[in-house]
Amino acid sequence: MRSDMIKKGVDRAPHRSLLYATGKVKPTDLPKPFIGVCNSYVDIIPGHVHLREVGEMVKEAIREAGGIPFEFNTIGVDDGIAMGHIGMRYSLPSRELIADSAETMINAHWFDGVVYIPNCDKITPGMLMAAVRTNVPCVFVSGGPMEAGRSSKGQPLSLTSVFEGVGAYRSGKIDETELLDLEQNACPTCGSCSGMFTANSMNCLMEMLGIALPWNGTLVATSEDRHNLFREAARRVMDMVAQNIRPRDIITEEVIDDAFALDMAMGGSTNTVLHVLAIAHEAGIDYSLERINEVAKRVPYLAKISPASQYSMQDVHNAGGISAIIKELVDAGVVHPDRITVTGKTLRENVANANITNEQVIRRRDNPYSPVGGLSILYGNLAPDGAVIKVGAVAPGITSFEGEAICFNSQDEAQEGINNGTVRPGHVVVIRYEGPKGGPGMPEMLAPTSAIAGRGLDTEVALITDGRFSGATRGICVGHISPEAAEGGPLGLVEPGDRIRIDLTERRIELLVSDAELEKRRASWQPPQPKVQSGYLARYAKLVTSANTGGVLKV
Ligand SMILES: CC(C)(O)[C@@H](O)C(=O)O
Ligand SMILES: [Mg+2]
Repeated sequence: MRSDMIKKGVDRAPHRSLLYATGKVKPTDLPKPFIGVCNSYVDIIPGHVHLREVGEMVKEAIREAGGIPFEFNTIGVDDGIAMGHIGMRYSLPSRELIADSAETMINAHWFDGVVYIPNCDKITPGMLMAAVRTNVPCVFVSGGPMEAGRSSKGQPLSLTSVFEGVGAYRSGKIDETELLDLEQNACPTCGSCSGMFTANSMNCLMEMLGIALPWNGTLVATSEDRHNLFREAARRVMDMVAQNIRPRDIITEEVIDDAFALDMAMGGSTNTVLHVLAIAHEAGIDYSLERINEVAKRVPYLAKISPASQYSMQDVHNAGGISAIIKELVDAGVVHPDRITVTGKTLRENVANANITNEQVIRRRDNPYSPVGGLSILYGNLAPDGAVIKVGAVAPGITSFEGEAICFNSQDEAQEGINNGTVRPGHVVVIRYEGPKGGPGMPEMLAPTSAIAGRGLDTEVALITDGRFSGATRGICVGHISPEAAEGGPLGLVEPGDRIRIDLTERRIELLVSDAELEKRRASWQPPQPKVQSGYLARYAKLVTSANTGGVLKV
């Protein structure tokens, strides 16, 4: 047992003495596996506010199953609350803090197994990075999604309705009472925001990764059934430990393909691209950004969920859940189903009895929204190392967009330009120097993308950036442009009035300016001064790599 390192033999008498002092261990417990419970209880995030009780529930179930649990907690940033100010620059960097702190706890104390309890955006990938890095047997069980909201008129709502509501209010489309109605009804319970945003995308992908149990992504946080899922995860970790099945046995290269396949079928958040690449990197898998397009080309887009439609995670759950989508992909022969998962069964066995019960919410593979996936990687002279767009959340019928560049060197300036009407139909809004290094921290831009969508301009204005988006972003929004402007990427060479063309069919993003002119501009380009000079963000900016490699830190 790994934990023998801290509990067996004469040299470990002091260690045992300390373990007894915790009140959690008796001498008769020493032969039992020590299980870490990596929780993320934080009470400013609605997706995490209920996790203190969940931690207790999981620990009780571990004891019942014959293990000794020890709980520790990670930090967590609420992306919604951190949106639109300096707070958002800490969001992506928090992923590395979470991975590093989980690794620290697991390796310092030699746990035999771990139950990870994540929920919101960076907590799930941070913990997954730690899981494959430490490679200690584990099971993941997330906090669960929020119930969908309803306006006083009965219209379905999610957090995106409030962000877009701000744009609608500022442009006079709704009044203060209507905005207040959205604000007060969009987020009715605890749980991760109710659409296919980043948190839920990652929590659904874990079902396909086989590292979480079926229903992990869609069973709402408030449901009694979710309690059974927490207890079952605790029981399953004991089997994973007994059989020594490790995260890297479960998460292999083919399984990374499968994660992207589900992402394509359900139109996951663009952030999943960053996170899954980072997880692959930690697992020692060399996975390129280009490979995602190969998956996209063979996987149909089956489920349009908010922000691409009005359907919530609850609707997906009631329509058969993620297992029903996976079953379609298994039957279509586009994933690798004969591999082990934390249920102790194969993926094929996990989904054998799954059924689509509502074909409005989850379409069958012979009637997809599109024969290709909901996410796309674009290349071109503006993004030699790639860029990402959620094509599934672009208005139907738009396959390309050409417009005139309007340039902003920060998100704040762009927000002002959209709010004061400087941004007009036909514009391609360029927001640069907001990448992993330049931001620093590659902030999510839900405020400007919602301001455009809320004004009803989402088919007439495009937005391109080296920053990133929320899962709730919709419209012609291209993010993760690599290399980023602060590193000398061509995005920094765009001038107001330049023509930019985005072609979704050809997966291209081009600046319609000659190579000779671009070379001239490059010769006079100066790298910007770092925006943050001290603290974690300054350290992060020095170590972070490009978005096309998942924004992982250099070792
Ligand atoms: C606040 C949101 C909607 O959770 C966003 O952070 C996302 O990435 O989806
Ligand atoms: Mg987010």
